[in-house]
Amino acid sequence: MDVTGDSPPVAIRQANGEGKCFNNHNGIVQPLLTDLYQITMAYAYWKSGRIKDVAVFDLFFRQNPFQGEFTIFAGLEECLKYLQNFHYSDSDINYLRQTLPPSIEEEFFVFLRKLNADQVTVYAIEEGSVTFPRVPLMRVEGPLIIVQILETTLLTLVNYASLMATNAARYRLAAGKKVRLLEFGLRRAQGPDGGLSASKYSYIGGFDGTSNVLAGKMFNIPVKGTHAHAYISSFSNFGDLQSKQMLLDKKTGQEQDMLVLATRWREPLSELLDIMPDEASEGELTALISFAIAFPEGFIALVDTYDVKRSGLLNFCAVAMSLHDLGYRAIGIRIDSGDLAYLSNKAREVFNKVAEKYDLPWFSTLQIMASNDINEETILSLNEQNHQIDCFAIGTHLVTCQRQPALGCVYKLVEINGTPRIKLSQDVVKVTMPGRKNAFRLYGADGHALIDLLQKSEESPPEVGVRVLCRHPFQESKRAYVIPTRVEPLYKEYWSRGAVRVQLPTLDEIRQRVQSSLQTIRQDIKRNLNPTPYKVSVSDDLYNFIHGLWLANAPIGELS
Ligand SMILES: Nc1ncnc2c1ncn2[C@@H]1O[C@H](COP(=O)(O)OP(=O)(O)OP(=O)(O)O)[C@@H](O)[C@H]1O
Ligand SMILES: O=P(O)(O)OC[C@H]1O[C@H](OP(=O)(O)OP(=O)(O)O)[C@H](O)[C@@H]1O
Ligand SMILES: O=C(O)c1cccnc1
Ligand SMILES: [Mg+2]
Repeated sequence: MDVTGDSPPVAIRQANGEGKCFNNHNGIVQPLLTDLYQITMAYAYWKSGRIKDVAVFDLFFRQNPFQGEFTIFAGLEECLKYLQNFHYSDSDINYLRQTLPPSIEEEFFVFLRKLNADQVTVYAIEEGSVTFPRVPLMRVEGPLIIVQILETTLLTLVNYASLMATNAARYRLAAGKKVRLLEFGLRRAQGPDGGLSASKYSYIGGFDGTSNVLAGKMFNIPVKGTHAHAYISSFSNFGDLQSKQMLLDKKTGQEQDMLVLATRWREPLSELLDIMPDEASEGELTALISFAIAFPEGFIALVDTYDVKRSGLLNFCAVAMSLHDLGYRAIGIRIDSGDLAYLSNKAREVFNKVAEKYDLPWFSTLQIMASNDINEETILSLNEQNHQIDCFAIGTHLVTCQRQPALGCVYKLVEINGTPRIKLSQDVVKVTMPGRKNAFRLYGADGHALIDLLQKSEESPPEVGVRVLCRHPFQESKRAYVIPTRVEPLYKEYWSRGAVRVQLPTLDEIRQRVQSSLQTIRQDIKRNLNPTPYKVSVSDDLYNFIHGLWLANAPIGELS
């Protein structure tokens, strides 16, 4: 059930009418961003006269990352852009001419110079969907030489994107819907491209914003941030304000002295909160006053430079109350060290006390942001401890995917010139599923996805209400009948005849797709500890076909 036909080509979204792709992420994605062996194979195929051969490749992964049981598919739009722009420039050809052995015939370079992806067809699962092992994310068809050449680049575009989106989605599941998640990882990412991809795909996976300004500009992701410890520790005493301490009173239109206000507020607040004003850092108070004067409408303060309980909270409250006197509302605090559950509870207690004492209910709802080496486990542990954190800012563990640094998507030949191919292996999980296949998601009576079913492409699709036999691809005794209440064909034709064939979703639509797709998956499949595997099956026809081909291809040994 392929979506073929004569759908018109759809232009990839343009930004601001400037003729640039909206999220044209990366100028380095080009045909030479590949492994040398793709080009040497291309020459060998060409030399052996195989330019008319046609092939089908499947791009899939064999195991979910992070000891989980699901993976979010991402990177498709970048793959389509790569296909759209695929051509070797004169300088690429010159480089290859110098690099490949001198025996390479000049005609091959003429062939390469004209090569493009016009005869390639790509079927794919929608970007942002929940996916499972062995179900191809993409099926790539077309002339053997070009579809082989695409391997490395498609894999590099899908692997990290999907890993990152999955990681982010897992953090979102751990944190719950209400908590805000910010990505702060650029400084720790695997280089500038890793950093940009991390910002983009963590947003898709469910983060709310990034500190990465270029990602904000390129992908229209909300950019967010606070300040560093250096800002606080660069101030030693009130003298560092250099008399720049006046702020406009929104109510009277007159300038008021923030230093006078904040030092005045410290007295009653220190009594209320039982903190000695002398213990609180003067440098920290100075820094917070100066930051509040710079950003009176967006005041958020890092409170752990000296001591959260004895200094940071008191200084923050003094500045927040001074801002309030002038008609502004502070946003909140960031805690970047120590016991984040304990300190967030302490901070909330302090805010509640001030709110009650001065009858300012909004003070209770000031935001508490936590950072410092947070990962999925930390969030789950904090949840158990009962914290008061409204926002997690996460860097290293998120962007480096420290728990599993790579997704193992592979790209395997499944058909050549109409003949299915199987790759055998001692290791059964590495045996490929031969032939051109379609994939369907079958839903059960409670609305959840029950099973993914792979079929030979010529089989007619499963139907709602009609019993279908779903078989484990390799274990003969494992099979089940399913009567689907809904059948979702997983593939759409995204690329053919040199153009994108589907209106591509915006980044926000892909982000929503992640959440709606996750909602169709049962909770036990998504849980962090020992999740239940989701079932991926093959039709009876495909089962028999795979095993027939397996037997036909497996050599019969001889015992002596
Ligand atoms: N309540 C908590 N439960 C579980 N993990 C926590 C909790 N609070 C903080 N963490 C995590 O524990 C680690 C604490 O880091 P570490 O022991 O290096 O101390 P620190 O607070 O960073 O101290 P400093 O930066 O002052 O050296 C961080 O990874 C943090 O995310
Ligand atoms: O902790 P991460 O999840 O990586 O997230 C971001 C961190 O980056 C910044 O500090 P940095 O790590 O540069 O210095 P610090 O650890 O000494 O605060 C920030 O203050 C966070 O702690
Ligand atoms: O805005 C911040 O507070 C920030 C951004 C990146 C890394 N650490 C902190
Ligand atoms: Mg750190």
